[in-house]
Amino acid sequence: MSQRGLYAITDSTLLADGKLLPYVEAAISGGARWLQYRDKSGDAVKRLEEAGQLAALCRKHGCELIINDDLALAAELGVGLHLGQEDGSLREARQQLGPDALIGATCHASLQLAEQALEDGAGHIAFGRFFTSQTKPGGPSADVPLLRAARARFSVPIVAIGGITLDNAAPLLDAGADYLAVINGLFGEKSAEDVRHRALAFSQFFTCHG
Ligand SMILES: Cc1ncc(COP(=O)(O)OP(=O)(O)O)c(N)n1
Ligand SMILES: Cc1nc(C(=O)O)sc1CCOP(=O)(O)O
Ligand SMILES: [Mg+2]
Repeated sequence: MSQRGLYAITDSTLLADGKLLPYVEAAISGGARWLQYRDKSGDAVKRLEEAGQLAALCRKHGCELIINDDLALAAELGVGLHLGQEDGSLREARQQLGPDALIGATCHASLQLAEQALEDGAGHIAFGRFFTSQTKPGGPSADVPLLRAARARFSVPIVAIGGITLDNAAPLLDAGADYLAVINGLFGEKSAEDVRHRALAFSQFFTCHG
């Protein structure tokens, strides 16, 4: 499978009221390659149930599941993990999840953080936020020259995140991003069918750009 594509990230507000599974299935059927379960509720029972359902869905459709923040949950399900700078040890995660697990790290706009993350066991690196994000408005910002510099320096998959839409994504792909991580620009739609169309349009972008 090619190491590029749409990286869909769930959001408990946008995907409330029974939308989680149908909207995620629509995103995958529209071509999303990676899916991140991002849930900040702290409700362990709900998180295990939802992540288990997403794991089954991803297995069925050949999509990679990545859990945000929670090594124990990723280990329990045997799936990937994304860690931010305050979310625990990448070394411990790599040790527990094994050499083949997808492990990503937030690197904001710093090549040095990326260098360190890779040394500590990350397999891919995420930079952002590139644009104003409704989901996470306050984070540090990254720009296209940073992405170009990262592309020149690292051969691992590079993820771009933060306020990405169909209208602003092209320069990120041109600068060398392998994955576009999207929440609102994908799941902020009125129906599952609209999400599928949006995912298809993002997926076609990768064909047009590189
Ligand atoms: C692909 C990807 N990139 C960055 C983040 C942000 O991680 P973090 O800084 O830990 O913030 P939270 O998402 O935990 O609020 C991410 N989740 N995914
Ligand atoms: C979870 C997250 N992390 C970011 C970072 O910059 O590290 S931006 C972000 C939110 C992404 O959602 P949307 O596509 O709705 O902007
Ligand atoms: Mg985090």
